[in-house]
Amino acid sequence: MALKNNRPFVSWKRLKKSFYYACKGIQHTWKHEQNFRIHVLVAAAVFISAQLLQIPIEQQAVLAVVIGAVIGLELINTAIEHLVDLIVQTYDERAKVIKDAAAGAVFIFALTAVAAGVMIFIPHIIELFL
Ligand SMILES: Nc1ncnc2c1ncn2[C@@H]1O[C@H](COP(=O)(O)OP(=O)(O)OP(=O)(O)O)[C@@H](O)[C@H]1O
Repeated sequence: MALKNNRPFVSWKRLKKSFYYACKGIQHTWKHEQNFRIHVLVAAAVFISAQLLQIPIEQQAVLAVVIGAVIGLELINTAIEHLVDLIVQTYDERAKVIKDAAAGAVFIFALTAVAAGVMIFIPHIIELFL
């Protein structure tokens, strides 16, 4: 199946390129952003702990969604930081508001993820000692 402009409906070559560039973005953020590295390492620790405590799959799905959202937001925050730096090279109060608000969004969602983690893990940890 092809579109009007003769491009295929799904081009595997373009799809492969999209994944490649997305991986490059993740790789760059991992290399340069400490917060991103911390979030990924915490996510790995949470995933391993969930396996060890045999947390039910539906609860693991909730953890996967909130953790994935935090890591995704961190990538968007990095993109916003770079975009602002590209546009503004000097101190600007508006640049500060944009960067601080984007960082605030990550912080709020990280707190939400911690709250979800506590709600899910605590009953299983208590169960271990009963
Ligand atoms: N051009 C600017 N004008 C005004 N304030 C700025 C500007 N650039 C950065 N800031 C302030 O400095 C803070 C840190 O910005 P910076 O771009 O250094 O992020 P960062 O320290 O690399 O953040 P992260 O640790 O999340 O990567 C911003 O949240 C903002 O308050």
